[in-house]
Amino acid sequence: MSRQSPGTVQQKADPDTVAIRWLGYAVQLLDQRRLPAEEHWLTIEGAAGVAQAIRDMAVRGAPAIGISAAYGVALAARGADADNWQREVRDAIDQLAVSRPTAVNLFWALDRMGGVLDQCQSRKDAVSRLAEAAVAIHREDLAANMAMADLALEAMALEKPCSVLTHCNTGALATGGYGTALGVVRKLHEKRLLKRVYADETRPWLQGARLTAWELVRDDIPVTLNADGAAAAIMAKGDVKWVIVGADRIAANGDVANKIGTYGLAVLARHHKVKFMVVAPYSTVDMSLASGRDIPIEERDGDEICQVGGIRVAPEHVNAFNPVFDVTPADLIDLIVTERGVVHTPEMTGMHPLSD
Ligand SMILES: CSC[C@H]1O[C@H](OP(=O)(O)O)[C@H](O)[C@@H]1O
Repeated sequence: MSRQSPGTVQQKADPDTVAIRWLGYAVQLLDQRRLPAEEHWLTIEGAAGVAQAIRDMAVRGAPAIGISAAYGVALAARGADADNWQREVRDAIDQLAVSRPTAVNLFWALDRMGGVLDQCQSRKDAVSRLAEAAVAIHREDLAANMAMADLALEAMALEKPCSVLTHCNTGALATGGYGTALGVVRKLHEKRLLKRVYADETRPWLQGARLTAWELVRDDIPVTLNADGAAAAIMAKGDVKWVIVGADRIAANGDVANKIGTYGLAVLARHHKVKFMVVAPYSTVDMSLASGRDIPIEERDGDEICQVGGIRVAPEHVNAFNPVFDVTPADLIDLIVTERGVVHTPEMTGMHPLSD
C-alpha cells in the first residue's frame, strides 16, 4: 500500500496501513484481485462502481466493504440531480445492499448512511454530511481495530511468545486499516509475544497466500504460509496456542459466520486443545438473528473452485459447490473480541453482555 496523498482521510495509525482513500470527488480502492503482483488503485466516482468493486472482490473483507459502501453513498449524493437527490441516493443504497449478502457490516454502514440522508435538507447538505459520515465510519473502524488488539492481548494473558494460526485476510486490506484478527497478530509482534503466524492459503480466492502473506512479509512479521489442509498437522505439532480469525456476521447467540474453512479450524482447535478467538468490530454483530442458522451464506460461482490462478484444473461440466462462508457454533469459540469488550465462552451468554 502506498502512503496517503493530500486530501485523503486523515488517520491516526500508520498511513501505510490504509487501502481505502477518500479523495472528496472519488474513492480509491487498492485492487485486491491484483495483489501481490501489482499495487493498482481503482478510482471510482459513483455508487454503481463501488457496488461492482464489492461484488467482484476488488475490495473485500467485512469492514472494508462497509466503509467502501459508505463512500459509495456519499458519491451518489455528489452525482445526484438537484430535484431528485433523495430518491437517487436511496436507489444507490439499494444497489449497494445487493452487492454481497453475508457481511452485516455492509448493511450496518448503509443503515447509518440512510439515517444521515433522512436528516439532510438539500442535495448540498447531503453531499457534505454523507461524506463526513463515511469518513467517520472509516475512522471509527480503524480506532476499533486498535482497541480490539489491546483487548485481545489483555485477554490472552501470555507469559511468553507463542505461535498462532489465522485464516483468510483480516488485515489492513480487509478493514479501515491495521486489521481485526491480523491486528492482534500485529500487536503480538509489536509486544514481542509472537513466535510465528501460520497463514492458511484460503482457497479459492487465496486471501491468505496473496494478501495476508503480502501484508506480513511487508511488515517483517514472521509468517509461514500453509495449504488449508495442513492446519491439522500444524496444530498436532503443539506449537500453535491460538487460532485467531475475523468474522463477517455474529449472531446474538455467539455463532460466527466467517470465511469457509473456519468451522473446520474450530473443530481442529478443540481437538488439539488450541484456543479459538474471533476478532471483529461490533458492527459485525447482528443481534436481530437468534443463531447462525439464520445467517445468509453467500454462494459464488462454482467456476471459482475449478481453477487455480486463472487456469482451469477441474474437468468441464463438473458439479461444483462454492459456499464462501461457514458458521462456527458458539460452543467451539473461547473468546469473541470487539471494541466494546470481550465475551468469554460465548455459548454461555451469547453477545448479550455487549448489546445496548
Ligand atoms: C476482517 S473481516 C475479513 C473477513 O472477510 C473475509 O471474506 P471475503 O474475503 O470473502 O470478503 C473473511 O471471511 C474474513 O474473515
